[in-house]
Amino acid sequence: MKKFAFSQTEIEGLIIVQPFVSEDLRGSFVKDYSKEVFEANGLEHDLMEVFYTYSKKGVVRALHFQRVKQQPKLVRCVSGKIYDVVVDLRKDSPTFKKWLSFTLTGENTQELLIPKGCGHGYLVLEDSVVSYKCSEKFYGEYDDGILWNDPDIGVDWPTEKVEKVILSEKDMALQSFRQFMDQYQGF
Ligand SMILES: Cc1cn([C@H]2C[C@H](O)[C@@H](COP(=O)(O)OP(=O)(O)O[C@H]3O[C@@H](C)C(=O)[C@@H](O)[C@H]3O)O2)c(=O)[nH]c1=O
Repeated sequence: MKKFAFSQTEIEGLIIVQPFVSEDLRGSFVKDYSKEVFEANGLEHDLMEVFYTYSKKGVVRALHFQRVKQQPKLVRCVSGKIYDVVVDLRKDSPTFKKWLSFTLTGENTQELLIPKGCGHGYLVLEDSVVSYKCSEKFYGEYDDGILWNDPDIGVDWPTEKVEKVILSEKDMALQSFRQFMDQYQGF
């Protein structure tokens, strides 16, 4: 059995969450959110929206954020395997522009609590289902992002692990970090 556990990363407010897991001869039981347990650990995360994405190996969804009303989100790979990336875009943060990566899998059950003001994305290493539990709603008009392979951010994507990278047209057309900074007044 694994109990809920929370660990702070180098990016303030970005927390690795180990959910509650109980295994028996039938399989397993995973509880990946509890308002009470989160609050007992100093984490306010009320749910506004829950959604799932289903992706084939090689898909990149990145690097996304909302320009205003940013969404804190609890992200877990329910099945499969992803290389997940979070980049700090809070201009007054000591880790502004820093990115961190995490391997999230259906088996390790780890999840990430991603704070406001961070860009988020991932590369799918095995066909995957990813769940999101957001404490702010989605606003299409504020939906934005930075190109996944922007050289100024410089994420070291393990693309050698997939045959080809698959991007949406929207993600292919995202701005560069420099273009983002030209408009940016701070999150
Ligand atoms: C994210 C989102 C999308 N949509 C719509 C918009 C569009 O028609 C369709 C697919 O949206 P997208 O192409 O933006 O989906 P996707 O590229 O999977 O976007 C997601 O990427 C990851 C990395 C995140 O962190 C998420 O917050 C979200 O930005 O669903 C909603 O209605 N609600 C939502 O919350």
